[in-house]
Amino acid sequence: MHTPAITGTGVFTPDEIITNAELVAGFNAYADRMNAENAAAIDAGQCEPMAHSSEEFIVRASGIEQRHVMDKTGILDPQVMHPLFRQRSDDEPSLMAEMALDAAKKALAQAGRTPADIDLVICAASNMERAYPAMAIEIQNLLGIAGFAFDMNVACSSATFGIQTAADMVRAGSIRAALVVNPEICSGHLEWRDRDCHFIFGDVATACVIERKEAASGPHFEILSTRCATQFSNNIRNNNGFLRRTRPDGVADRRDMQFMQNGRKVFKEVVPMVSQHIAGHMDDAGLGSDSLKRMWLHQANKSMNDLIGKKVLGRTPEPAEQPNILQDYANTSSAGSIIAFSQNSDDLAEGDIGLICSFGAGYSVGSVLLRRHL
Ligand SMILES: CC(C)(COP(=O)(O)OP(=O)(O)OC[C@H]1O[C@@H](n2cnc3c(N)ncnc32)[C@H](O)[C@@H]1OP(=O)(O)O)[C@@H](O)C(=O)NCCC(=O)NCCSC(=O)CC(=O)O
Repeated sequence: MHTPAITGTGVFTPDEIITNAELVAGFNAYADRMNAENAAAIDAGQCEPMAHSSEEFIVRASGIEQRHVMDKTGILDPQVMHPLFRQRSDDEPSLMAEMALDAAKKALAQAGRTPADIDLVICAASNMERAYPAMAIEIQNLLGIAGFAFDMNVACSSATFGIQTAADMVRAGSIRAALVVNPEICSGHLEWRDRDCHFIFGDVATACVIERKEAASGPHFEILSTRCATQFSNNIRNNNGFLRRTRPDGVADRRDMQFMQNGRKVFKEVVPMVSQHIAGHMDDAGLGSDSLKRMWLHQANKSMNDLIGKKVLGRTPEPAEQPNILQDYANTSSAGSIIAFSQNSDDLAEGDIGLICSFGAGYSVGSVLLRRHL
């Protein structure tokens, strides 16, 4: 048996940023356009006018101030309201692979590893650009990695479930090292025309190198243990899938083919699920919550994270104990907790304990308990 460790992380951040002000201006222009087009029906009382969005609401409800995206022009164009990407030929790297590659190279560099040291690539994300071949195999090929690769989708918990899978294989000795990459093009599945959710998501890619602790060439995080849990819920759902064309209205632009959520129920049901999950994980590891130096939580909603932190620690966490990145990135699905981890972990001291925890659609919760080594 080997002890697994995270020895490198990397984040690819798209150059383009949409501020709340730009987002709201684009959405309101779309709402005005729809209201003008439907003026007769609205006047006749046959449909409701679309309401405007507001920056103040977005910050208060979520803590999000901006998001990075792969294409802002399409999203902000009231005639389009979704990202526009050029058609790539099958011989070119796909968009998800290109994003993952950037994050993967950074993670490899931090770990002091080359592709020759890696035996497994897992592409763990909440949406895959195509059905097959697996995104992970394309990324493996672009990096020149031998061994094997596969995709995983557990929505927002894809990264932590991927880390558990890789860590278990390192522990069992079936691989030396793995790259877990999380390219999230959330702008592709967000309904930008729905004011209840149009502010929620952004795009990013993250990567982690997981290998034997004894092979680590620099500062790293020993993986003490991992824990995954799922419980079925329809409160976060996306009905897009390969049976789309078989449905009565075919491939029509149906609302349920994008992200849908019952946000209030999610809030109410997921907060206790996550706090109990973390408490149980810590208990089984023989550690009290007072031994936690830092928590890198899933980044969906600031009030949700504040409440989870408070329940876990039994007091309001200090900002440094629970860093948030969602003000800059918004919700980036599975990548969020890994961005928080990657950007806020260098200062931890030898022996410090920290916990990555994701939660989201499924419902799913995944936690990774770590100990810092210098
Ligand atoms: C979605 C929320 C931010 C919504 O906040 P609230 O519950 O406070 O607000 P609400 O929806 O009840 O709306 C309150 C009032 O504001 C109005 N309102 C809604 N959107 C608005 C907007 N953009 N601008 C102005 N007003 C707005 C509503 O119509 C309503 O009006 P009125 O009062 O008149 O009715 C929150 O519930 C939340 O974050 N829940 C958890 C979400 C979450 O973590 N989801 C996971 C995402 S999935 C994930 O992370 C990825 C994965 O798993 O893959």
